[in-house]
Amino acid sequence: MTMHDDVKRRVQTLREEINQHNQNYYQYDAPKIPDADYDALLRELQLLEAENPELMSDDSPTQRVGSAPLDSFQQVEHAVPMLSLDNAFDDDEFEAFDKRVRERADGFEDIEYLVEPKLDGLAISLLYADGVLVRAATRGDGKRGEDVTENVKTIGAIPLSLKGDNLPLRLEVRGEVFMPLSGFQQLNQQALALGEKPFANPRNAAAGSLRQLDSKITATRPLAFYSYGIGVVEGYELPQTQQALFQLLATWGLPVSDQVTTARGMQQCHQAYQVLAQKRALLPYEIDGVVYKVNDFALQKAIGFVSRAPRWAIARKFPAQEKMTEVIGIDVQVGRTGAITPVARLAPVFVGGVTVTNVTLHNEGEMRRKDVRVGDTVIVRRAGDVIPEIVSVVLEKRKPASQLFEMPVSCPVCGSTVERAEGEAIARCPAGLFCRAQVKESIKHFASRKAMDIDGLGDKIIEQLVAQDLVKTPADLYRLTHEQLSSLERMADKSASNIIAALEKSKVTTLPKFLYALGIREVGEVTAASLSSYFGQLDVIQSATVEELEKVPDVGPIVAQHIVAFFELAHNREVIASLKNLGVSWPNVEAVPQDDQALSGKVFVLTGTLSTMGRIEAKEALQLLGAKVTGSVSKKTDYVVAGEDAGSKLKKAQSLGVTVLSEDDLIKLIAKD
Ligand SMILES: NC(=O)c1ccc[n+]([C@@H]2O[C@H](COP(=O)([O-])OP(=O)(O)OC[C@H]3O[C@@H](n4cnc5c(N)ncnc54)[C@H](O)[C@@H]3O)[C@@H](O)[C@H]2O)c1
Ligand SMILES: [Zn+2]
Repeated sequence: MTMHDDVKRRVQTLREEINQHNQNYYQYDAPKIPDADYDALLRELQLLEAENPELMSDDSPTQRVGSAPLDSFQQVEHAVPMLSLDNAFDDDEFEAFDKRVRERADGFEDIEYLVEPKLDGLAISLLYADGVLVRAATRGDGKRGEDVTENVKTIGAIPLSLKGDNLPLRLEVRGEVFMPLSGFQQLNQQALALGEKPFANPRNAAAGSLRQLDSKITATRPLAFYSYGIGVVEGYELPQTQQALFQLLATWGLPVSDQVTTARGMQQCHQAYQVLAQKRALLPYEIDGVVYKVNDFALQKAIGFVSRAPRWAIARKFPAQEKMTEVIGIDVQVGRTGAITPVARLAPVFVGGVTVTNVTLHNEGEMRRKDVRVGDTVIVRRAGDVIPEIVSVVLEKRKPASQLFEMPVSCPVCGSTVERAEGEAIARCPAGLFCRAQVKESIKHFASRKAMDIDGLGDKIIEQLVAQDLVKTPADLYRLTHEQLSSLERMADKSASNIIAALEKSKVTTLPKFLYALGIREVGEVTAASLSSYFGQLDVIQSATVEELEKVPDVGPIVAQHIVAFFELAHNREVIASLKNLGVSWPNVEAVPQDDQALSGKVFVLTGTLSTMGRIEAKEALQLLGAKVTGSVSKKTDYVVAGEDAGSKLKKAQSLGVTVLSEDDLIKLIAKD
């Protein structure tokens, strides 16, 4: 067999595989591998074809767009083909694209580009005759798409008729139908509750929702739309640039993205990419890159297109948020409150900008639901700052000998029999501070920045201190001697002195920090702060009853019970007394009974993107003023704070007549106090 036969065979295999993935993705809206892996296959094929032109063929997936339309729909012939976009995965690839553009456009120095977000949905063609929507079609294979007119009419963002007097006779608007993240999460939660298969990502969810045979189903799906281009136009003189077209589309009442900018020269182009990459995590919908389009239409025309994509545009992709890797083991970790958590150890994988080596599987139920096993190939996702997760197992790649992972019946650290309360998802080691794992975690928590903030006392040091029995309770930390500390592994004399000094410094604290540091179950920073400002003194909190505690904003019956149970334990009271004796102290807090707080009893809902503060920050600020912050709008809601791109919650608030506040109103409200 010759070398060439090998290449030929590989090309053949790649084409078959890619065609199969195209079918899963475009026809059934259910991809089996992450996009990054698909892109790698396509790239490999492109490279082999470029090196061996004699193997090129017109029906290669490198020459084609998408996949043929499904037979169950009426088919629509596109008068002007709907193309895909070429990709650039780094600065160099983008610069090579720009160079090609400049060569074709001889005479131009710096090209002006319009930089648009690459919306992660599916392309749609909307035909307006005399300003009235008469037909909507998917892209399909670029030449023929599916007639989805009835479904598209259910999407609120798509106008059924255009605004204005001077309208084209015929106008084919092109744009993207997509599913905002909140709607996607809700849809998948519903699917899980009904025992149905969730969608892999918002893009597939949008495509699956739009390509329903029953438009009543589409009507229930949260779909949105932005327009970005034109296909056929008759009886109208179009403007000269892509940018002016955007303005025109908007005057016709078609929604357009507000994240569009122009860029000229490489520096501006790269910067525009960086700006959107930063905004990506804040947008209420997914974008997977930016699209650069030559702004001048005459120049676009001169540059032209190839079979699959225009030569005057390119998509610069963001780093992949999903990658495939292998589970090399499953460990069990014991947390601060005894929670036993299965954690998957992974073959290191670079995803979402960091290398991921392990992901939590949360609890046994979650692990079973995803059926994650040692040796499995899995898809790992890391989006923004969200902790990485396993999206799914690639069952096709499962090894025949793989076995279900059994949760241990006894604590892997102290050997106590594991307990699982009725109706609780989480199994626990009941040994409390007799379990070294729990001691270790509670000391880490005690020393952490938001708690006692003991500088330099890192996890590795705490692990040694607990393993050597030098520290059994938080109070023991303040009994450590310089000698004991400097006897630890890799501990310089100087570092030991620094830790002693940091311990001394940490003794002066505040009541909320101290309460939080105790690590009472479900008492986070906000609850600790509410408890402090409500009761004022630790003694009062220690002797409060469940009923009294429940009066505190943000404290429900379960938290109240955890608090009472914590202070009932003699051991905990002793540790607190020792800490005080060892010099831990805080200034008195003036108690503010609930009814006197500025926003006590008021119910808030936050929606949309807030630009000056995060939602969690806003929530905490409101709670500290006595407000309750809930997730859904109802008649009981007093105020809805609507940030940018607020959607269904804002609409609901308006329909119920709930007062809507802007971000500025919110800031004034918080600052007033
Ligand atoms: N995982 C899989 O099995 C699998 C299979 C096939 C395709 N894919 C993925 O699908 C993508 C390729 O799909 P594609 O060919 O549809 O191309 P694409 O999504 O990469 O780019 C073209 C599309 O971008 C969209 N778009 C968004 N914003 C736009 C804007 N401002 N201007 C113009 N167009 C805009 C349009 O719908 C257009 O058709 C790749 O990311 C690939 O990884 C994955
Ligand atoms: Zn234990």
